[in-house]
Parts: sequence; structure tokens; C-alpha cells
Amino acid sequence: MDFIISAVVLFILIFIFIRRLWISSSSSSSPVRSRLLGTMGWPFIGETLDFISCGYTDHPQSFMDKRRLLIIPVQDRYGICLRYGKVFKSHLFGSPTIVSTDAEVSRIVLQSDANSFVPSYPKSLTELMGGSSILRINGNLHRRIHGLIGGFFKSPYLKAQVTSEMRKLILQSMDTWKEDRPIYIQDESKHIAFQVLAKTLMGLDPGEEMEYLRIQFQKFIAGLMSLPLKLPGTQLHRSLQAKKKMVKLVLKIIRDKRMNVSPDSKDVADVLLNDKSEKLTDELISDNMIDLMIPGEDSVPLLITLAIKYLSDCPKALHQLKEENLELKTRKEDLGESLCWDDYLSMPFTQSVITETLRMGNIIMGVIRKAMKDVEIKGYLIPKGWCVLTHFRSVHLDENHHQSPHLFNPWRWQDRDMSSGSSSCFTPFGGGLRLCPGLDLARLEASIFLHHFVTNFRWVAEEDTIINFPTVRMKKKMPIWVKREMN
Ligand code: HEM
Repeated sequence: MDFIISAVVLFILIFIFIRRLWISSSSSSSPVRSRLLGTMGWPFIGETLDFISCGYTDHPQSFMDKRRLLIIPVQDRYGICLRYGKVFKSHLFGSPTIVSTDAEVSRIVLQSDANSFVPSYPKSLTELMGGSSILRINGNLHRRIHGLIGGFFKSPYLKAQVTSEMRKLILQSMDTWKEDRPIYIQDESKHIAFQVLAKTLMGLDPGEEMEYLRIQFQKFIAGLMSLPLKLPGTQLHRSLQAKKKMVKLVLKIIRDKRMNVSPDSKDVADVLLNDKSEKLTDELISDNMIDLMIPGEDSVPLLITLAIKYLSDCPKALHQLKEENLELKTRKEDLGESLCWDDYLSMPFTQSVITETLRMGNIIMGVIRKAMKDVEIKGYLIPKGWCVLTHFRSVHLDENHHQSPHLFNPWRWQDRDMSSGSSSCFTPFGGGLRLCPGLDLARLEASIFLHHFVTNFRWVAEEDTIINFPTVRMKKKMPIWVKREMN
């Protein structure tokens, strides 16, 4: 008897489940033929809890894998479908969402302009960003600021200056390392990256103002993933207070610069101040200086930390990297020259290590866009108002695109030109109009760090694990024990 009741209950549950799939797969409001399958999960929370719980595992993409590889015979208008496929619908973080793990669909979304898709961020993040932040604005003003920032790193004079500043800060930090205690690579690289950003963005040197800015910035970013409640005592409120203090200091720096503006731009603020369009007010520039730190502050240290983690686990790659860097170091010493921007970025194996770290590490797991109108891509309908999560991580770890995707294999990138930052199967820096303008800076900083690290030190890494949610980081901050090389 029990068996019959269980069988009936199971049957009803399966029936309800399949019916929900059926309803959700055929409930498009548009006449456009849509192949989208998926479930919207529970009321309000949708499938968010499953997304988060998968996020905390070693395989955050298992949320996607479970759905795109789901074997359920669903009878839809077009026949029997055995899985949702690479693009499916869901309901995440309060929004109906299309999840794309398809390289081509994601590429088209990223390439689209603001008439079709605009960036979408969690509410707390939007609250903390300025209204004219490059991360939020669209259209001509966005294009102008993005172009100016991207252009900054193209000038030979600035390239030389940024390279020598970065080298100085990295070497200063390495000089303080002691052999009788662990060095926490994640913290060290974070400290350096902040100094590099403050210098590159607004010419700030280490000192009291930089330290004040660093402390306020830590309070500020603590609220990026917080509950969107602005009441006193909440994290978001504390972060907004910290932002106010930062804006006051940065605005003062910008105004001082405006008084003595020189035609030779020395940092990103100078480039924006020298813009002739008169659309870039001091408030807009100072807001953007702070918001530029959001994508820049954490990502580069993670790139460096993960590269060292993967190299520690792959002695063959470390050996080759060391050989390449030592060879260049000796050659430059013989010439009596120090390494320039192009030297650092032209070491092919070093760049392959960085590229492979970006592929495996997925520092930015994907980006979210919101559809401004019904958009059809490759037969999938994305309804107006829905979000699209272009999940880079799923593509980077898809064995159809990258053989043995979970293996750290820098050699796979040999003879492939990755200087443009992306191809549709490799998009760690996004793509289209919003392609990361800091990508050269990130590669350069990682290259300089790795160069001086592997040519000056041997090390033993302590056991540590990568955490992937809500942001990528090392559980123990990557402790290593170093010994200085006698060369
Ligand atoms: C490993 C390091 C980095 C990674 C993986 C990374 C990744 C990304 C990605 C995926 C995007 C695209 C976001 C989107 O499409 O919505 C982006 C945008 C952006 N990144 Fe980076 N980034 C890195 C370093 C930096 C640095 C160092 C800076 C600052 C100087 C920076 C500044 C920006 C800015 C301002 C945007 C927004 C561009 C726009 O919306 O037009 N990034 N980054």
C-alpha cells in the first residue's frame, strides 16, 4: 500500500514538474518562435538558493551544468527535448533571467548596444556607484569616457611611466618580505594593486592621503554585495558614508589638478580633465575615479594570486616561466637597460601563463545585462525587461572549447594571439563596447609581479583552496614561504 501511495505522489510531482517546464517553455508573450526551456523555481526567490549553494562548491558552474545537461523528456512544440540546452531561463536574484553558457549567444549580447542591452548590477552596487559612473552610463558619454580611459594606455610616454611606477611599487613591497614568516600573496598583491591604481588614476603617492583613501575604500566595497537597506547601522549605510569621505578627498585632488592642469597627461584624471568636450565635470571625474577602482582593486591581485597558486601546483610551467624571465633579465642587464612595457608583455610563455590563469580562475564569472526590448538571438527570445547572465566560466571550462578544461595548461595558448583580450570562447575581460579598459594594465601588473617574483625568489606554498562565491579568493590568502635567490 505504502509503495502505491509513494508511486502516486511521485507521479503527481513529476507531472507538476513537467507541466511547469511546459508552461514556462511556452509562455512567451512574443510571437517570435522561442526555443527557451527552464524553470522559474520558487515564487520570489526563483532558483537563487541553488545558484548560491552551487557557487560555494568547487564547481560553481554545476548550477548551469545540471540544467543544460538535464535529462528529462520534455514534450514541447518542436518535439522531444532531452535537456534545456546551453541557453535556458531561470529566476535569479529577483529577476527573470536567461542564462547563456553559449559562447556565440554571449558574444552577441556583449556586442549589442544600449538599445538592446544595458548593464545590470545588484541594487546595493547601483546605490554605491555614482549616477555618472562609467559602469552605469550608456550611449555617447559612455563611449567617450571608455575611449579616453582605454586610450590612456596607448601613449608611449604613459606606458613608460606606468611601467616604472609599477616596478618601483612592486619591488618596494618585495623588499620588505622576510624569510622566517609566511607571505600572504593575496594581501601583498592587494596592497600593491591599490597603490598602483591610486597612482595611475590620480597620481597619488603612498602617504597619509593614500592610506586614508585605502581605509575608506575597504569600508566602501564591503557594501557592494550587501542588503539594499540604507538605514543607519546597516552595511550599505556605512559604505555610503565611506564613499562620501572618499568623494571629498578625490574632489579636492581633482580641483587642485584643474587649477594647474598641464597638457601632458600623467594619469587617468589628467586625461579626463584635458578632454575638450566640457561634458566632464569635476564631480563626474571624481565619481569615476572611485568607481574605476571597483573593477580594478580586487581583480589584479586575484590574477597574481591565482597564477602563483597554479604555478606552485605545476613545476614544469614554473620552470619554463623562470627560464624565460631569467633569460630576458640577463639580456637586459647586459645591455644596461631596465625592462619596458613591451618587454614584459612580449614574453610569450609568461603571457600564456596569465591567459591560462584568466581562463581557469574566472575572476569575473560572467556579466549581467538587461534587455531593453524583446531581442531574438539564434532563435532564443529574450523578453524585454529580463536579465541575461552571460556566464563566462561555463564557456571557459567547456571541453568543446578547451581540451581538458580543468587542467592548468599554459601551452595550449602557444602561437595564439590573445592581445585583443577576447575571442568568443575566451572573454575574461568581457567584450564589445564594455570590454575592460584596464586589461593591458592588469596584464602588465601581473607580468611585472611574476617577473620579479620568479627571478628573485624560490618558494614553498602552504595548502590553500580557491573559493568561488560571491567573489573568487583564496581561503587562507595564499601563504607562501620565500627564499631569496642568489643571482
Ligand atoms: C584581471 C583583471 C581584470 C579583469 C578580469 C577584468 C574584467 C572585466 C570585465 C569582465 C569587464 C566587463 C564588464 C561588463 O561587460 O559589464 C570589465 C569592465 C571594466 N573594467 Fe576590468 N577587469 C580587470 C582589471 C581592471 C582594471 C585594473 C581596471 C582599472 C583600471 C578595470 C576597469 C574596468 C572598467 C572601468 C570597466 C567598465 C567598462 C565599461 O563598462 O565600459 N578593470 N572588467
